[in-house]
Amino acid sequence: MNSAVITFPGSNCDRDMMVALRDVFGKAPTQVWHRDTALPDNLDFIALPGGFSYGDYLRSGAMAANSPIMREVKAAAERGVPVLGVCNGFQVLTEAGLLPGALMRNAGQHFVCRDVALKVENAQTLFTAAYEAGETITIPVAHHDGNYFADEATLDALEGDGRVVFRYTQATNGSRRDIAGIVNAGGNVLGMMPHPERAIDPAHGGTDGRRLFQAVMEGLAATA
Ligand SMILES: NC(=O)CC[C@H](N)C(=O)O
Repeated sequence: MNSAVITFPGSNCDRDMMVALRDVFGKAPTQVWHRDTALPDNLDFIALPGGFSYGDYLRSGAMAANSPIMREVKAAAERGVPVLGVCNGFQVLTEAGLLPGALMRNAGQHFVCRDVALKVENAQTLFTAAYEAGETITIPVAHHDGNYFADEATLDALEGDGRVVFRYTQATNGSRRDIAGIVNAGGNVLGMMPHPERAIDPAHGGTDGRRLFQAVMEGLAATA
């Protein structure tokens, strides 16, 4: 598994993501700086980590979405390379137009930092095939801009196409329809506010995030 983690100025979960990928995939990812203009060859997986890219100025993820490397990330996503955006990475994916909607300031204006229960709405994606449909998993969140917004027609289309992958079981940040994670139409780009890379080892307090990376690894091996 050849994987890459993109680091932006202000990323702060890139190291955790690298540790998780190395641990689960058995091979260290390449760390790619946002100003780079090329990705490593033969990439199987790209992760956009959490953090506060550009200090969340303008809108969270808006400036990072215009970093030089994002042209390559978009091209790779269009070729079908799996891309996971976590938290700030999800914000970057929406700002880059790789996923619909936007992440607004949390309802209540508070930074939310705790474990949340998520319902797995679609267990048939590359990222979720190791979960049961309808299963409740526990993954931590830590954000102030996780309030997912899209217009009603877009939300209906996402729901109808099975693109709502994770849903909060309790109101968390004001997200429309309690959406915590969505995939693109091709199913190879997942954006989610909760942090699966923070739930891969029993020492983290839970391992429900680990199965997401395992599913990707097993899914890619099966189609290789
Ligand atoms: N952990 C994170 O990625 C936090 C992201 C983010 N910029 C926010 O607070 O909304």
